[in-house]
Amino acid sequence: MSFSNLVSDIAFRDARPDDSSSQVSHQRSQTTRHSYASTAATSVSISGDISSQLHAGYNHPLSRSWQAERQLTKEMLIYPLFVTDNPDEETPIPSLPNQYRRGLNRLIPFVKSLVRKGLSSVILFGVPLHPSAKDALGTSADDPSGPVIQAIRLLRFHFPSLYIVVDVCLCEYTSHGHCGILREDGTLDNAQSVDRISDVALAYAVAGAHCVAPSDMNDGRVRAIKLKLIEAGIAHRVLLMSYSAKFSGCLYGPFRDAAGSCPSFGDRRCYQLPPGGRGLARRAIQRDVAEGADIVMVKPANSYLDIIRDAKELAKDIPIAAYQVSGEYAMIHAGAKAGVFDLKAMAFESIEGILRAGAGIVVSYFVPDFLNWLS
Ligand SMILES: NCc1[nH]cc(CCC(=O)O)c1CC(=O)O
Ligand SMILES: [Zn+2]
Ligand SMILES: [Zn+2]
Repeated sequence: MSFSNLVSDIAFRDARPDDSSSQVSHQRSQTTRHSYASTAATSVSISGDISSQLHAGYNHPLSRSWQAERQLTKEMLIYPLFVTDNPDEETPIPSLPNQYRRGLNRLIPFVKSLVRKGLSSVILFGVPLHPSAKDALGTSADDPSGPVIQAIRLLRFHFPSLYIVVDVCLCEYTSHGHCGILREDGTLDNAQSVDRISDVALAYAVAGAHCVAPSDMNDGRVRAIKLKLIEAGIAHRVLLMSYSAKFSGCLYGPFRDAAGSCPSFGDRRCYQLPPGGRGLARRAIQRDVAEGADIVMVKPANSYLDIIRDAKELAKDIPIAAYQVSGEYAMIHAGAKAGVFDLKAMAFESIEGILRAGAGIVVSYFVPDFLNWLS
């Protein structure tokens, strides 16, 4: 019955007054009214009838927009920037369409054009190109004359309203390409790594970062960073965003191309989460909240929407971020190029899913596009 009611609605809309179909639809609505009356005693079928009518809620662009708990705004977006130690460099990253590695001289004019369009926040990744910048301890990660600390200072100076997040890890600076300091047997030395990584985070914070975001995944780094920020008296002005649920897998390939951070042996499966590990992700999220994370992040995003929802429920009182990673971005570009879908439509669809799952902050390589599309 509810189906015929739906059909009659369509018939009504399409019918001209002299059209015989209006007759049909009139009859159908008569039937409907009749069955309402005859089933009035059973509230179940009445409510069934009423709740079958959904289209009214989204037959207009405005009412469609009301259906989303969260609408994408420019303020939700964080844009990743790759900063090299070669000041005049601007090199396209082959596996990441439209993305470049930039030296400081190229970075500022580029960021200026984005700030004009409403860019609110960036996340910085250092890309040291000089081979001497890499050693077993990742010494150059907090080099005061290195690209990241210089970029923090320059961006703060040129764009006072830009919110600066800095990724904290050693893999871009270690000769072996792993995200910490290794023991002789090639496994991560957790205590040494955490000590070093928290020093690096502190250096970025002192240089002016608004937010430090450890992506190394060593156990206990959130607590260690928080304690050093407190000790330095800057915990009130530096937000700690943890890559809490960061899964291993093949979606970081283009990033490792861009950052030159591919491990020289082995992989990251001993410190990044296994893709099926929902329980581990939930434990990591709760652990990081307990250790003082101000924001928790889930990464990658589109294959891990359930984890974003878990984070939203487990960490009710803090914002949830999601990182749409390099491989996800590259896949959408490849799909669009192959004619599978329209790039803009798919970019919006992917972000809408991430917001619906529960994220309020999204890191994405699509940010320059969204700044145009949302204008
Ligand atoms: N620890 C470094 C780091 N920080 C962010 C990303 C991935 C970002 C992306 O793929 O876009 C990675 C790569 C990795 O862990 O291998
Ligand atoms: Zn990193
Ligand atoms: Zn790393």
